[in-house]
Amino acid sequence: MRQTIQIQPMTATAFAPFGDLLEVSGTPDKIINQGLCGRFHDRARLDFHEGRAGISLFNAETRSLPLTLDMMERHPDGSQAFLPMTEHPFLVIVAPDAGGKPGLPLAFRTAPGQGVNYHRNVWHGVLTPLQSPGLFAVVDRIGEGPNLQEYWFDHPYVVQDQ
Ligand SMILES: NC(=O)N[C@@H](O)C(=O)O
Ligand code: NI
Repeated sequence: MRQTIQIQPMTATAFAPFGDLLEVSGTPDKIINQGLCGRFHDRARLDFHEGRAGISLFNAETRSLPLTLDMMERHPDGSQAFLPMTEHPFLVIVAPDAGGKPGLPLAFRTAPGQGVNYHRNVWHGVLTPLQSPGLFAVVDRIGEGPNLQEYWFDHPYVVQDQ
């Protein structure tokens, strides 16, 4: 019997141990452009150890639910931000570290317009769009080395709505 992970709504508080929730909410930090734009300033902790920041574009296939979660990964040398280029919500799966492998995963569904920045070395599922097109701008480390650790579960989880 596979263990199920229930998808919960994304909140900044719940995601805080794993990364930054990027959203325009509340009062902007700055009003710019002659009062025509609110700037939500410097909202992510970026880290590109012995590398540099890069912006890449991902065109990812959508996934359907329930999802079999058989692998999680992390990037020991850098943070990784996923900024949707559509209004579509997407699935964010993270886990605490448990002795060098993922602990119990958590699954979140973003709200339209939200993005995430995984902090350096945080276990996460790979990009998982739920609606097409799965278009994302990704800000992560460009540098030497694989910057990737994968963990394949002996007993995959099933990620599903509540
Ligand atoms: N491999 C790659 O660039 N993407 C993954 O790191 C991911 O988190 O989707
Ligand atoms: Ni990744």
